[in-house]
Amino acid sequence: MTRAADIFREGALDGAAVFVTGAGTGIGRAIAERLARLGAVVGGCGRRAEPLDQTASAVAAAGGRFVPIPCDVRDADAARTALAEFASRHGLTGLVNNAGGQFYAAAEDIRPRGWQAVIDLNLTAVFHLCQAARPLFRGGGSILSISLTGAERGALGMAHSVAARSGVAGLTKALALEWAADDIRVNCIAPGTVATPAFQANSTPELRDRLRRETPIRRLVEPAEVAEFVAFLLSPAAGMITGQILRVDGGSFLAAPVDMRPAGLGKEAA
Ligand SMILES: CCCCCCC/C=C/C(=O)SCCNC(=O)CCNC(=O)[C@H](O)C(C)(C)COP(=O)(O)OP(=O)(O)OC[C@H]1O[C@@H](n2cnc3c(N)ncnc32)[C@H](O)[C@@H]1OP(=O)(O)O
Ligand SMILES: NC(=O)C1=CN([C@@H]2O[C@H](COP(=O)(O)OP(=O)(O)OC[C@H]3O[C@@H](n4cnc5c(N)ncnc54)[C@H](OP(=O)(O)O)[C@@H]3O)[C@@H](O)[C@H]2O)C=CC1
Repeated sequence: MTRAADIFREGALDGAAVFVTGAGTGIGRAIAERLARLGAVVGGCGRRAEPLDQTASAVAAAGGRFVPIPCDVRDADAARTALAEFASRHGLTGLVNNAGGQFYAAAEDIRPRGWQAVIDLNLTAVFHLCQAARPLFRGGGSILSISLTGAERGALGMAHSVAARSGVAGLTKALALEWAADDIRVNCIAPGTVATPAFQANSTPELRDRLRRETPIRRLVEPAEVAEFVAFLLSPAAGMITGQILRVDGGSFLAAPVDMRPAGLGKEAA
């Protein structure tokens, strides 16, 4: 059987210029490395320079091009400037809104600043970057936002994140309709649990075991599996795919909602 990494031919993304937020770690780094390997020039941001430099080194070692531009995506002006700086040097054919995250808390324990931080990062920043990208696309483009599976259906302990990601799902459809005539495609990828270092740091082995058992395909998602799908959606092969929420979750969406409330961690879902 052909390996997943052999499905795309070398140079499949030659000529592409893609900006990836949160490109220094986890899923974002896997995406940046994969796109660069396929020939794209990739720009990436994050608040910290060091992880971005590590991505740059890994990409360079494989013969690719990665441009690190540190910034906080919640600062709309800084994010706009970073994107414009990348596009002015390399053009822009794709944007991957990957920076995101949340803490786990019962809805009644989420205070105003915690709510605001999660909405700003996972929804408002995505809107500002999409808006900034629109005039920078020449002759079409592709926007992908990394969400999480089950957001439309709900999850326990993630009310702020579920609300933000549901907003992104709506935004995806609205922008897909408004920008389709200019051949700008807008889609959302919804992964299941991905065992990135960030997720490992915020979970116990027991919780990961439970999430694995609750995934119909009995394993967690690999960052490379998200990256491969991103490569496909950025390519001309996905030219008629827009306005979609596409799940890479081993069937998790079909199982019971997860319970990520601190009091519920480690317990079986009801
Ligand atoms: C089948 C599907 C299963 C899906 C399972 C779920 C899978 C998802 C996994 C991931 O997404 S993991 C990868 C992402 N990484 C993270 O989520 C970790 C990083 N998270 C954060 O950094 C924070 O949570 C943040 C809020 C997103 C970052 O914001 P910021 O840097 O601005 O944070 P702070 O200044 O520290 O806090 C702002 C505000 O938020 C309150 N807060 C933070 N943590 C908690 C908490 N644990 N409980 C309650 N409140 C919290 C914090 O207190 C601040 O408010 P004030 O104290 O100032 O009132
Ligand atoms: N791991 C999982 O199980 C799942 C993850 N997801 C989502 O996938 C995405 C990536 O997750 P993952 O790789 O696991 O997590 P990481 O925490 O490794 O990735 C988040 C990245 O975003 C960057 N980032 C965070 N806040 C900001 C900000 N304000 N401005 C700019 N960059 C920022 C971080 O870098 P820095 O700290 O330097 O700013 C980091 O590189 C997130 O949106 C996450 O919610 C969805 C489903 C499941």
